[in-house]
Amino acid sequence: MEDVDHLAHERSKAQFDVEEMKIVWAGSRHAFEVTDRMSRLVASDPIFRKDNRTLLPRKELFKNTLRKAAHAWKRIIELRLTEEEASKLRFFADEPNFTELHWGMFVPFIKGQGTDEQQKKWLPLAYKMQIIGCYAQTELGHGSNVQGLETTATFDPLTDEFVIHSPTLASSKWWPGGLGKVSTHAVVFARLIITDDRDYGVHGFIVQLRSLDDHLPLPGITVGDIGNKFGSGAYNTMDNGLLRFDNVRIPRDQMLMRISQVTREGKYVQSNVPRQLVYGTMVYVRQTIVADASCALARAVCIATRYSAVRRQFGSQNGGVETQVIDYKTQQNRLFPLLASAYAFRFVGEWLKWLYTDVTQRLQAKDFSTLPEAHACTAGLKSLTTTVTADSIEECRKLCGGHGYLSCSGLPELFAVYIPACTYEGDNVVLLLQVARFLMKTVSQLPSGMKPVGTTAYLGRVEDLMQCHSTVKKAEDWLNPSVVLEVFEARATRLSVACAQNLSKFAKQEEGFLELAADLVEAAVAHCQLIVVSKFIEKLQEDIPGKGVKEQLQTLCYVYALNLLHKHLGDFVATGCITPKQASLANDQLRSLYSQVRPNAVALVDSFNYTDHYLSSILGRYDGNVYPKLYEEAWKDPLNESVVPDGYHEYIRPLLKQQLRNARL
Ligand SMILES: CCCCCCCCCC/C=C\CCCCC/C=C/C(=O)SCCNC(=O)CCNC(=O)[C@H](O)C(C)(C)COP(=O)(O)OP(=O)(O)OC[C@H]1O[C@@H](n2cnc3c(N)ncnc32)[C@H](O)[C@@H]1OP(=O)(O)O
Ligand SMILES: Cc1cc2nc3c(=O)[nH]c(=O)nc-3n(C[C@H](O)[C@H](O)[C@H](O)COP(=O)(O)OP(=O)(O)OC[C@H]3O[C@@H](n4cnc5c(N)ncnc54)[C@H](O)[C@@H]3O)c2cc1C
Repeated sequence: MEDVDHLAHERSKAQFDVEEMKIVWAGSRHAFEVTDRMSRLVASDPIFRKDNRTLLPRKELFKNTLRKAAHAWKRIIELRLTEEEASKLRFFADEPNFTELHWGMFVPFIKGQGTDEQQKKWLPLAYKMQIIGCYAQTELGHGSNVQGLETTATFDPLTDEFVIHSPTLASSKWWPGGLGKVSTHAVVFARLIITDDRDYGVHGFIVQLRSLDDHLPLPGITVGDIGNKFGSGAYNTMDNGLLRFDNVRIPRDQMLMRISQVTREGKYVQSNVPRQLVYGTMVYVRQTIVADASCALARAVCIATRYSAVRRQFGSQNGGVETQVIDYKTQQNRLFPLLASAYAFRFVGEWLKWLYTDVTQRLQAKDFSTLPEAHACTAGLKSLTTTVTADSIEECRKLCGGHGYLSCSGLPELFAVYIPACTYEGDNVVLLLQVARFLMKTVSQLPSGMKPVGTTAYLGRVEDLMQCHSTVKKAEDWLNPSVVLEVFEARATRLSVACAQNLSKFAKQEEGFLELAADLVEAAVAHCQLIVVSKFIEKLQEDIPGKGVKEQLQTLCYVYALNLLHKHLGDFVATGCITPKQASLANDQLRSLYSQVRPNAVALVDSFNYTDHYLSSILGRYDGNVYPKLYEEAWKDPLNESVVPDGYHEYIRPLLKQQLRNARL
């Protein structure tokens, strides 16, 4: 097969230093070097092959995933990889499996909620993978409403133990990843009941599920997989599980006791910390999901951009070549805002990581003041970025026309793997309602002179923002960060204030929350979009080296903001932040920005530095050699192993003969 770069011409048009942009995308030169090394390590190892995933029956698929996870662990030990390198290796192995829950939830939960003693006991076992853990919170009948969980942990003072029990079918644990077939231990969320029969609400407990000798469930434990999920391959590599307890006894010291304790005498002691810290692992994971959203979106956009540059339709003159579909304004209008969103989510993810680290340090110093904001930001941005990413993967599939529907485009499996992100770690609507509560609380405190800080600081300028009108007079006026910020702040303020005013008409606030939920969600979305826009603008204040790099990011930042403005025109115009004329100028400016993105589009997706292995897409191949490889791939399908298919003699031949006989009659 010829070895040419079909996209070389596209790459030669780039007006910026791609190698420097790769470093901006990775976050630092060090991060770039680690990701680059780990992605190549995985790509060159045949055990991490994944092109056959959608064709394997579940049992084979699952066994193969176990093999890969074991191999990944072997390589991590052999190469003495650091924690950072190991996590990148797992990321590029690119197959959801139990290790994500072990490292991503079980270990962080013990770190966050365990006492020093408990950490000393459990963490070394978990670090060496001598035990494998999962996070068992959700139940068959209860997911979003954590306070509604039914599993009980009743203290027995006679034996100094907790008795873990599933009182109803609805209380069966349902969904935890890694639980179905692998985990030996789980962090189990259960209602704490002490001798006085008082219910102290949900707490976390470490429970051993399976024998460390023969992997059989321990007495009183019923455990299994919940069954096949959406799509082929995809998330079916994960053993999401079900779990029931029949009066299972665990020692008292297996309740995670950093936040609250039960003494030997059965006394409940609450440390001087907010009870919401028991939800801390969810805050941590939501923050990582935002960073993951930019990766998944970038992956889909990389495939759609490269393919749009390869694909040609219409426009041939005098027998010449047809037009590259990326040159159609409609294609640009659908694709370039997604490219801009990938960068926007990357930077907001970076900032959220900083916010999370900051709040963690404050918590250690017993400063809980920024916890509500950290909760609102992680919940809101998790919701916003995963919703957009899930929708955008599907849009990228459509941008690739018919070929996008082929498994080998990589997009169907990416979609199937990604969409549950809108549900797990908090349903996206439920999370936006949390943001709305936070906003309503902030607005209600304004009259008392309380100065909002952090991401709600803009609400402190409520009087100005309720009245301001954009000064834009010509299209280029939109290319000004303060002009853009002001309209996003004004829109978010006006939507929040309108909700607060409507809420005040209800005698009972909770009734108002139920009735106005749809408006509240819109106000929360406006607030979250403002955060993303403002963090992109803040990123551009940094010193960013490399020829043309900052200019490209500036263009993408305006594409991101002006496209949002266009999509939510109703909000911006109805709240009087901008006039219809200014909206139309924003649209003119957006079109002209697309022309600036166009020559750089392929280089901008090259900057993600994804290997062909990670992309697993024929349409997104680095060399753009799409048609020969699609043709080759078709012949690899098991259906093409024989010229005449199995079933011909039973079903096709008799049918044809019957039709022939009927015709003769
Ligand atoms: C092609 C192949 C590609 C392969 C790719 C492979 C890679 C794939 C990508 C994989 C990436 C990641 C892997 C992820 C694995 C997924 C694992 C999933 C795990 C889970 O889902 S675990 C279960 C998660 N469950 C939830 O999130 C439940 C959601 N519900 C809640 O959080 C709460 O119930 C609630 C917040 C909705 C309500 O809380 P509640 O206490 O009942 O009520 P309120 O009265 O509303 O709140 C009281 C006050 O508490 C504040 N609060 C609430 N939550 C928090 C918090 N977390 N932190 C701080 N404060 C909080 C709330 O604001 C209230 O405050 P106030 O009193 O108003 O001041
Ligand atoms: C792939 C996958 C992996 C998972 N992994 C884990 C895991 O490892 N551990 C674990 O414990 N759990 C896990 N979960 C469970 C997950 O956390 C829950 O599914 C999630 O929290 C949503 O809860 P739910 O399923 O109860 O949805 P529900 O709350 O029943 O939502 C159903 C519908 O009701 C709406 N709704 C619910 N409440 C409200 C409200 N107050 N106001 C307005 N609308 C509302 C929602 O928006 C949604 O449209 C996983 C789930 C999936 C899909």
